[in-house]
Amino acid sequence: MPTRRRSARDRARRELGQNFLVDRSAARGLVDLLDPTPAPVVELGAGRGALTRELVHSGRDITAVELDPRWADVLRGSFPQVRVVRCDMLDFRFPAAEHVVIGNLPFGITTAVTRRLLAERSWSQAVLLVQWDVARKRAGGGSQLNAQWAPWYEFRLHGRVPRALVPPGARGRRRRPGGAAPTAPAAAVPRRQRYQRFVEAVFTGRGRGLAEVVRAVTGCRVRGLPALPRDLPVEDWPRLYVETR
Ligand SMILES: C[S@@+](CC[C@H](N)C(=O)[O-])C[C@H]1O[C@@H](n2cnc3c(N)ncnc32)[C@H](O)[C@@H]1O
Repeated sequence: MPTRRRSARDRARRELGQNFLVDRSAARGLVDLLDPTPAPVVELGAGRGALTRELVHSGRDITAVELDPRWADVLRGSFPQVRVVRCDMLDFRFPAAEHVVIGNLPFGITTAVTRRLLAERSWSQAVLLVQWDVARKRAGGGSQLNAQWAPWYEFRLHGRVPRALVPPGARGRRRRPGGAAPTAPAAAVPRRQRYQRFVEAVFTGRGRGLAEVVRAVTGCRVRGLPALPRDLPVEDWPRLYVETR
C-alpha cells in the first residue's frame, strides 16, 4: 500500500479508535450477553464486522452504525441483511421501538456515548466493551454519573477481554426492570432533572463531609451518612433525595 494511503488509514485507526476485535469467541461472548429476546439490535461502531457477524447468526433485525466510509462500505458488502448507517454514533437517531444496543466503543468517546445512551429511553439493554478502568468505575458506583442514573439504570461488569484480543474491558449495562430501584421506587423520583440536579449539587457542594453538604443543599439534617458523596451506595441516592424533599 502506498505510504500516503497507509498513513491516512493509520490516522483513521487512531482517531476513530479502530481497535478491532480479532478473536471470534470474544465477539461471540459479547453477543451472548444480550438478553435472548428477539428485540432489534443497534450496533455502535461496527468496524469490519466482528460483532456484526455474530449478531447475524442470532437472526435479529440489525442496524450497524459506522462513521468510517470505508468500513461502512465493507459492512454493506459483507452483510446485505444488515441496515448500515454511516454516521456519528453521537448523532444517530435511535429507534423509537424497544431495542438493545451493543458496541465495542472507540476509546475517545466512551463517556460521551454513555451519556447519550442514558438520555435515550427506548433501549432495554446495552452491552458495551470499554476500557477496563472505565468499566470498573461504572460498575463500582461512587461517581456522580452513577448516582444520577441509579433509579433508572444498573451497571454490571461482566469480565475482561484479554489485551491480545484487543481492548481490555467489557461491561453490560441494563435498565432496571420496570424502572424500579431497590431502595426507592422510580415513581418516588418523578422528576429526573430535579433529582439529577440534586445529585450534582451534593457532589459539587461545599462542606466538610456529606452530611454537611446535604444540610447546606437541602436544609435537612440526615443522620448515618458516610463521609463523602462517593461513599454513598448508588441505590441510597434516591432515598436520600426523597427524604430531603
Ligand atoms: C473499537 S472499534 C470496534 C469495531 C468492531 N465493532 C470490532 O469490535 O471489531 C470502534 C469502531 O467505531 C468506529 N467509530 C469511531 N468513532 C465513531 C463515531 N463517532 N461514530 C460511529 N462510529 C465510530 C470506528 O471507525 C471503529 O470501526
